[in-house]
Amino acid sequence: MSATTTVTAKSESYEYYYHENTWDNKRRVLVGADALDTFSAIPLVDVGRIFSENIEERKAVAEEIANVCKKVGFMYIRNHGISQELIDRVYNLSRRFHAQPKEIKQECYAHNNQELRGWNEHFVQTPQGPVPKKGSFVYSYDPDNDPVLPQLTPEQRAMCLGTFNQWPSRPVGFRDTMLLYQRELLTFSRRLMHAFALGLGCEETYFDEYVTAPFVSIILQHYLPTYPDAEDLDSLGAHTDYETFTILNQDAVGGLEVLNRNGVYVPVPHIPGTFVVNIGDFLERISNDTFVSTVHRVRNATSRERYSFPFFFSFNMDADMGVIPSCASESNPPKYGTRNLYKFTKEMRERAKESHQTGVKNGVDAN
Ligand SMILES: O=C(O)CCC(=O)C(=O)O
Ligand SMILES: [Fe+2]
Repeated sequence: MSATTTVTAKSESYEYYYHENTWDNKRRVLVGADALDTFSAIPLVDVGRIFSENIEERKAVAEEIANVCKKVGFMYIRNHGISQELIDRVYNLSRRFHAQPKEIKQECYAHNNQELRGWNEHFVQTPQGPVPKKGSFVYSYDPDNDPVLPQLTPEQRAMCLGTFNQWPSRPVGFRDTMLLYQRELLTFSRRLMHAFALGLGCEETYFDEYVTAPFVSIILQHYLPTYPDAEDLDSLGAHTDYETFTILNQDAVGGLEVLNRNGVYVPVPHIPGTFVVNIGDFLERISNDTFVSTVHRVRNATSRERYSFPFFFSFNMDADMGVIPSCASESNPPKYGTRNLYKFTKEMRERAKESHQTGVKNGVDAN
């Protein structure tokens, strides 16, 4: 259950607790005399210059991006180059997929799949009993669908979760469109990684060898309106994303909120033509906390159904990654050791399987 509890005394700083699957987390919220400069709106960055031929322009936009990643961890991006026509097609197919009867969606039920790829449904407790609040369809990196085909050993290939993807037979064209969207976002993400590398003081190509067959998952989210008498008003409980970064497209319904350092949830309304990009725990960790992975949640307080699709991007599954050398120094030694991405994400999926046994689920998926 997503039991999000906030201590209400606001005159002193406090720990904000949030719950993700079976994992408890907390953030220190700074108020009163401890209050720090924080954000009250999500910045918008024009990322068009990441495609520039001119390195000075690429460095300038990388610095702008890095400044937002250090303070906020969330930004809108525009001029990303992904076609609106393709985005609209993904929405259209997602709506048609989720509108189908449960028996059809259950053909690709995630909990019948060893790696939890496919469709899943989440519930909330009400006085009348549990009712559905969210449906999600998850699919992952398929090495055969990469525009730059990777050379993989059988072991590396078996780690690519997309080899476990389950596809519905309907609507027609669903699989092809979702795989095209994955290809487009993969190419864009590798370019964005160059900007993150520059912004962290590395060579532009520093991460290239770690993203040849990266961890990628896309979730087609479908949020029902919240029930006023539900035990929990979160459509998606407060959490941080655990990957490197997320590129989210959301419809115009709204409801995404981001927690600032002073404990205020800042709304992230829809801005046409933009994606929302946020930093995940893995990049926070290897950047030695230079970039921040920020808590967020979704509350669909409208009477409309809400659709969104986050694209989660991280490194190759067999990557063992520690703190990036440029992010540590004698006065700022590495705070974290090396972590293996496959082992880490496997643990997250095992936790999601465990929480499934408890029946009513908090709505956070095993990406
Ligand atoms: O649907 C949204 O707006 C956000 C989704 C999200 O935060 C997630 O799936 O991790
Ligand atoms: Fe998220």
